[in-house]
Amino acid sequence: MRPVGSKYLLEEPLGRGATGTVWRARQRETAGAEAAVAGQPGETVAIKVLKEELANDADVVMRFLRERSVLLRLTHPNIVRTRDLVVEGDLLALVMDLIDGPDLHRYLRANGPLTPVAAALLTAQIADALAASHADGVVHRDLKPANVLLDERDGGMTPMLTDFGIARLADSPGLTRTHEFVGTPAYVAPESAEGRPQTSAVDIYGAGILLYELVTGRPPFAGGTALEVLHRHLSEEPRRPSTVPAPLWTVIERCLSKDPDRRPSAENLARGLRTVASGIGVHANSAQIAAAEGVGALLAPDPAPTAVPETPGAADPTQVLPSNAGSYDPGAATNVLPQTGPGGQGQGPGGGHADPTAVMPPVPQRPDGPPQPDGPHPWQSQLQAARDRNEQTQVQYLDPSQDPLRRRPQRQQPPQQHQQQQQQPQRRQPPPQHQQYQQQHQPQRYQQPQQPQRQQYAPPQPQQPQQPAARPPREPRPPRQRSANPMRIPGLGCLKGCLFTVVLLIVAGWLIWELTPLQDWVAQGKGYWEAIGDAIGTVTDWVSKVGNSAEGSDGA
Ligand SMILES: Nc1ncnc2c1ncn2[C@@H]1O[C@H](COP(=O)(O)OP(=O)(O)OP(=O)(O)O)[C@@H](O)[C@H]1O
Repeated sequence: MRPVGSKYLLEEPLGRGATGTVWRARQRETAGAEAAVAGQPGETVAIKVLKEELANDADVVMRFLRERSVLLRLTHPNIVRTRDLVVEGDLLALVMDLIDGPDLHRYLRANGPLTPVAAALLTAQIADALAASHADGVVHRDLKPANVLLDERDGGMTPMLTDFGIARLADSPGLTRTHEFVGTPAYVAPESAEGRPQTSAVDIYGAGILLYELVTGRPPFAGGTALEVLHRHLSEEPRRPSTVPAPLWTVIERCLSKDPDRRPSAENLARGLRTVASGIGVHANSAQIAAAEGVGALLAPDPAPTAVPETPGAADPTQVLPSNAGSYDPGAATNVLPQTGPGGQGQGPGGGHADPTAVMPPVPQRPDGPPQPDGPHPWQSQLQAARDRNEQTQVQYLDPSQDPLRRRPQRQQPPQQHQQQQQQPQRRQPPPQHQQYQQQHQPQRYQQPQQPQRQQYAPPQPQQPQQPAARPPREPRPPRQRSANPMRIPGLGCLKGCLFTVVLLIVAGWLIWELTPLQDWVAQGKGYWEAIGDAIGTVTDWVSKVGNSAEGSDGA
């Protein structure tokens, strides 16, 4: 087990995304006043340890500290609560409530699409979460099924939105220096794809894509490459699948409007979706049906949408050619694309716009900018203060083979629960609001993906005073797998090449034999140079004849 700060111990990785790895962790001792939730020793939590690349970026660290209070105060029944933010050495981590249940992406893959009513009610709860965060000045910007966790407490399933603020950290100007764009092409709003200014309406677009995916099983805009997907967001109108009722389609269409000003506010979206859900259910009365049919009138846009500080890392498909464009996976984690967007150069933190969520005055200069005459940069003192809070952390020597950070992620499966499932397969409880509709429309069973046994980690090695501070050496990365075919036949590549060349030579020889006068020359027994000379003579004669006849006709 590995300590994070002085208060937490990482136990087991739950999953890995583009911005970091999420761990099941245990509280060692009650957190201090700087945490939103103090917690009790022994309590389990989830901790997202941000990638080294992010943690080593001064801009990201700065934002992490600046947004601390915003993230910690963001509480809502449909938002995964951030309990604490830890800065320790080169490590940045978010401590969250541990959610017991799959994410929506995994759920959809295992169970297929939801009924229109269930999809509308689930998205309404997500819209509630968005309305609360937008009111607080926070735009999510990476809304997708993988960022919605399904909390299975009390026999129901409550959607919980997670990863708030992570997109904001990831598109730090510092990272843009590395020419990367962080986002998920299948869920990117047209204005983000074009590098135009963004508002909270990008989350409504994301909610529209998510809703479409919930009822159809796949997002509306797919493609072989990330670039193709971004282009389709910009230029294509989604088509209504026959299984989507008209009132629900009205909502989806408005959310997916290319013009952000036509998209409804999160609050109106939630209201509209609940109206639709009551009007399309089998028990709907005529008033409910009429209200659902008139849902368009409820979808008024937000008169004052929350602005997103200008994003230097927004993708511009007209200018960006992702190097991984050929291997786009719509279900993958947030993609990181090479980026040379218009705003990518010469902008300070937050670009030219005021940061509505900032709790500190804006930083005058970037830490890597020209040296400042007076004193250390503000982020340095903040960082030092944050590190000082974690001074008591004991550094324990950890055998690299037992370091869970170097193991592959695995989701925990309590053995007795696993056994129970094997003995009597249980019907999964849909969210209480959806229950009646799910059963009427589409009985669905959630199959827990088969899990390997929980990894047991041996207790840490006894402390070795002579090497406590030294980090275990990084294990060499395994060589990249080039092909999915695990069988390798020595020399097969060379053999294939040779065979291809032989076939090519045979075809070329046959074409020359058939299409040139070579056969005649061979039949006449002429030598090669003699035949070439004859051919040139014939052509010269023909050209001079043509020239003479042209002159004759001019003279006549
Ligand atoms: N609070 C939590 N409680 C329980 N499990 C969680 C929690 N947060 C995340 N997870 C699990 O960890 C996995 C990885 O989360 P993460 O947010 O890093 O993934 P992601 O959303 O696919 O990646 P990214 O947003 O970086 O593209 C998720 O699939 C989710 O199942």
